[in-house]
Amino acid sequence: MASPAGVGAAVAGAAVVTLLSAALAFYGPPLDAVLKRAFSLHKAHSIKDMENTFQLVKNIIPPLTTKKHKGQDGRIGIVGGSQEYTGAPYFAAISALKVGADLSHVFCTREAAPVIKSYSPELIVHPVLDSPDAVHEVEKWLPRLHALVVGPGLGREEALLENVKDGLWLIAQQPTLIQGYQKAVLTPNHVEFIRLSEAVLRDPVDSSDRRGAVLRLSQALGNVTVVQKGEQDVISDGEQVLECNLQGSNRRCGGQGDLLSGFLGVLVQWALHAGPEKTNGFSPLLVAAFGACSLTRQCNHQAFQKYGRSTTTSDMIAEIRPAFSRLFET
Ligand SMILES: NC(=O)C1=CN([C@@H]2O[C@H](COP(=O)(O)OP(=O)(O)OC[C@H]3O[C@@H](n4cnc5c(N)ncnc54)[C@H](OP(=O)(O)O)[C@@H]3O)[C@@H](O)[C@H]2O)[C@@H](O)CC1
Ligand SMILES: Nc1ncnc2c1ncn2[C@@H]1O[C@H](COP(=O)(O)OP(=O)(O)OP(=O)(O)O)[C@@H](O)[C@H]1O
Ligand SMILES: [Mg+2]
Repeated sequence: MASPAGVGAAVAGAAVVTLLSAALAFYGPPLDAVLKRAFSLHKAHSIKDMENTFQLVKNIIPPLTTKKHKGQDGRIGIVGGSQEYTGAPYFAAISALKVGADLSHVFCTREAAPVIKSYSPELIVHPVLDSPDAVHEVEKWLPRLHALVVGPGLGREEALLENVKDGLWLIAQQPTLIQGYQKAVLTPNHVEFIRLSEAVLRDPVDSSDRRGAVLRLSQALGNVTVVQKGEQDVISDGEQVLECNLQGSNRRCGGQGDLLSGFLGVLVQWALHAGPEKTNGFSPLLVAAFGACSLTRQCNHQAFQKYGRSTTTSDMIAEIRPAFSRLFET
């Protein structure tokens, strides 16, 4: 993945409309207490800084006004979806819409497209990833997109990976796929982090120091933002390290990382668009990543209150609206 011309940002993983109900709004400890546990910063930063970080997420959320036209609050592209995996790109694309993007595109394989379309009429689905002209087919849409989420359900088929890599290469016109592209965010899970880190740093990961490990990987990638997902989400841009501990649940159904990537695609665009005065000089991508992690965990928490062991990612999607409201609109 690299800097796509015309696209504001890229996220790689590899991102209900009812009013907040009383039942959802006020269970658990008061929001202040929840938020205080939600994050801790690397040594140099104070508790006050941490609280401010949450305020910064609120600052980047664009107001809903009558003056806007369709597309202004986010046109997001998801590159993923293969024969085996149709759920992952759907989760990312629908979560982007539900968090507030106006348009959500999925670029997937021919076989995956009708399946993904049938999940939702809201998604715009392009069956191009395995076509001989895949690079051009994706490239022509890029000037119209604000952010790309690359990876959900891409699988590992060589030809598919080659198309995606080549496409980003062409668009980026950069010598490497990711190195130094500071508008990118990588969201590896535990296993993906170890694989990536060991490939880049050529050293075993020190699992006793997650913050240091994430910081080092980000630095080695030229300050690409890295979100290491897990019991705590550890986020770094190579200069600072944030940790998101917001209470989720112990339910680990598949697809939660896909939800996070869809949120992130939207929040990254909002943060970059809001400008440095809204993020108070803080890295917009760190603010966006913190917001996306918090929202994922809050959706998980709320869904688990209702469904317990039966919680699935679709249940989390139904919680996006009340979770967003609880975290960012109170
Ligand atoms: N509905 C859909 O379409 C969905 C599609 N998806 C798509 O699936 C593709 C593969 O994605 P993936 O995440 O399953 O990765 P993969 O490299 O096969 O590793 C899996 C193995 O790694 C381990 N492991 C994982 N996490 C760990 C942890 N925290 N801590 C420790 N170990 C951990 C674990 O190994 P175990 O030790 O349990 O055998 C597990 O078996 C990808 O394209 C993705 O987008 C998903 O998004 C879900 C919804
Ligand atoms: N042990 C945990 N405790 C609490 N929350 C967790 C834990 N592990 C992951 N999460 C939450 O779930 C989200 C997704 O992380 P996960 O590691 O499941 O990603 P993933 O493996 O890429 O998911 P996917 O199934 O979508 O591919 C994280 O952002 C984090 O908030
Ligand atoms: Mg994943």
